[in-house]
Amino acid sequence: MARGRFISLEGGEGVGKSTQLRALAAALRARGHDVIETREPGGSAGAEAIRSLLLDGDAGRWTAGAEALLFAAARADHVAKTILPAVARGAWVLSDRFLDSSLAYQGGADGIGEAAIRQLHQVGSDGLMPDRTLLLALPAEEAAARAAARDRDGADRFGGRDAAYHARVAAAFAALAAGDPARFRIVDATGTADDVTARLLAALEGL
Ligand SMILES: Nc1ncnc2c1ncn2[C@@H]1O[C@H](COP(=O)(O)OP(=O)(O)OP(=O)(O)O)[C@@H](O)[C@H]1O
Ligand SMILES: Cc1cn([C@H]2C[C@H](O)[C@@H](COP(=O)(O)O)O2)c(=O)[nH]c1=O
Repeated sequence: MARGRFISLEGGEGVGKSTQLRALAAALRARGHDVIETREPGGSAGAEAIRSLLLDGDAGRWTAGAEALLFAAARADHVAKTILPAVARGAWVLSDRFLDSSLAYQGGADGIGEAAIRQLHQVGSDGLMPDRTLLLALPAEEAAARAAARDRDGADRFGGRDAAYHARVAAAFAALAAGDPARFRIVDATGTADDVTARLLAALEGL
């Protein structure tokens, strides 16, 4: 059995990751692939329990350091219980967020630092990296408008942070992509969902 593929979708709030993950999974299944759709934080029973701890509750519920540790712990369970077994049996795993979200939010925007986040990932997940990371790029105002229309009942603890925070997240994602062009593809997320799906499929070329 050939090894599968591990692909992450990344970007800030409202850029269309969840929408595109579903569309990409359908397109890959139509090509005959066994596809697993998963997400972070979450994607395994233990990690989904940690997701509730991270996303629900008061804005000041955790320190930035505690959040970094909780994301790393959730990821360790997700990698061990969901991602590695699926890739080993030949499936294509599509994950809505992965390590780069911790690097951008906790490492960059919260100031924990890239080295510390990578160290936690080494300890928890043996440093596993995606075969390809698709970074969805959308102007900040458009992403915020999409997220606000979706979250009429209120955003989660991260989505509710201010525009300056989300600008730091976007800058950190851009720097990560610039630093690892072999793994990252930056994909224009403007236009219709179908337009974006076609660009994402093209960005999987070579896999
Ligand atoms: N191409 C598109 N054009 C217009 N609206 C879109 C497009 N893609 C997604 N949307 C809508 O924008 C909103 C945000 O999309 P989605 O939830 O997929 O983003 P996300 O990146 O997963 O966000 P988050 O990280 O905040 O969960 C949803 O209401 C979705 O229906
Ligand atoms: C994996 C991961 C996520 N986050 C933040 C980013 C988002 O605001 C939420 C997840 O919500 P979504 O609607 O499912 O995208 O969590 C983070 O700060 N660090 C991470 O590693």
